[in-house]
Amino acid sequence: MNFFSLNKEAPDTTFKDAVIRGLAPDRGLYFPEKITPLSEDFFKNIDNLSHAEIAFEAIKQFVSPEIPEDELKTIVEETLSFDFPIVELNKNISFLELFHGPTMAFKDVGARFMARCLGHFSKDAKQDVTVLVATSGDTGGAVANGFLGVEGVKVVILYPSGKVSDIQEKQLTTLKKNITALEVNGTFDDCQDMVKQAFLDAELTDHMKLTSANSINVARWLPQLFYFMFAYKQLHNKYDNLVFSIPSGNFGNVCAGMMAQQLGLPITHYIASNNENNVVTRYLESEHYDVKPSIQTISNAMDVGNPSNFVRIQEIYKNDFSLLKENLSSYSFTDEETKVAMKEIYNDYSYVADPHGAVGYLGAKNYVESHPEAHCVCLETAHPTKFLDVVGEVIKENIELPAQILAVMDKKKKSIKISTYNDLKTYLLNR
Ligand SMILES: Cc1ncc(COP(=O)(O)O)c(C=O)c1O
Ligand SMILES: N[C@@H](CCOP(=O)(O)O)C(=O)O
Repeated sequence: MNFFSLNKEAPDTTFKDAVIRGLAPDRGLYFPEKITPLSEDFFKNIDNLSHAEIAFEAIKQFVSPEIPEDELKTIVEETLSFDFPIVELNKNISFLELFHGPTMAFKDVGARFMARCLGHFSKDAKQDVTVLVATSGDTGGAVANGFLGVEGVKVVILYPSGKVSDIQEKQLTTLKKNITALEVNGTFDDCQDMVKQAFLDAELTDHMKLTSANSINVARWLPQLFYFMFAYKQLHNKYDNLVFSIPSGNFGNVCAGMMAQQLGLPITHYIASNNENNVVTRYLESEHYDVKPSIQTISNAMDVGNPSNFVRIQEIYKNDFSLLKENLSSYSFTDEETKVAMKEIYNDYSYVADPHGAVGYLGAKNYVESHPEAHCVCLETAHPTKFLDVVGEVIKENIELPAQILAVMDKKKKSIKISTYNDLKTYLLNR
């Protein structure tokens, strides 16, 4: 499959090249040139397919012929070695738990898939690839874990100092080997801007192969469409009208859900549930896209002022505002509302949601008030113990710590502090 740049000023390219570049030379995000819906039989037969079989069919068209089918089967099987259970709260709302992977966040799927694709493409490469990642909390840990020890790949993670949870920071600063963490005096948007600037800096790109493991990279982003299909498989025999509420920051996940819809998944509506970083909520109200600096919240991984993937959403709905509104609603919630929701979910359903999942629940609740026929699947994007401070304060109970969290808690953080793009550049040139 070929991919084109959404800035339309760079040549089309292959899946392999799009993965190795991350971002197109004109700074545009790559997008597949064609999306062919899966057959009706695929969806009729979905109950009989394993997660790996579903994923293989869903992603095959995008990655072939550069990843041979046998290799792709192995990649999806290894990527999806954990579960994606649904917890039904009531007849209108469920949680889809996306936190059963090694770093307990939904990013594990994309990070593991991309690490394997890049490993495949780097086998015979003469030069190491440097993967640059900006994180507001979870991408960094998932990428660090997914790429740890991958031959020919070095990972550099940029994270905003003091703005990620303690566990998230441990997950991204303690692995060593081919992983380095840069602690940025700034916001997630500053980190993301520095990464994008590096791709355009010839003084860097002349010396090293740089790519991104954020959702701007198609190999990180596209696998996120799998779990919309896994949810459909679990619920389609029970509910006719499935809608997804997606806690959103950089909008890769909503946009991946929309790709599942383009592949024929019978989902009629998406809800982008936001904290107070709500440029898309405001856009859907006003048709005016007005980016503001990000605000720090308790759902920190969604503290994104200028979401990278919104351009992909615009492409999917052909820049048609009315069509977009038919498919997407968006709501924004304060930290206070999020805490009340966490308490409500715990008291009413004995379920401990993390702050991001709770924002998703609030979006679902808003939507089903006016759509009582809908069953809304909220993505529970991270395990609550990744946010012990907030969860402990709100739930006031001891929560058992899973093995993945216990394994990093007492490790020693190792990071390098930087403040400016020049600091990043100096680091990259002098490693
Ligand atoms: C726990 C959690 N929830 C939600 C999001 C937002 O997802 P997206 O950036 O795909 O909108 C993130 C980060 O991306 C996250 O880590
Ligand atoms: N919320 C993310 C921000 C980056 O999003 P990505 O999906 O583009 O990697 C994080 O946790 O780092």
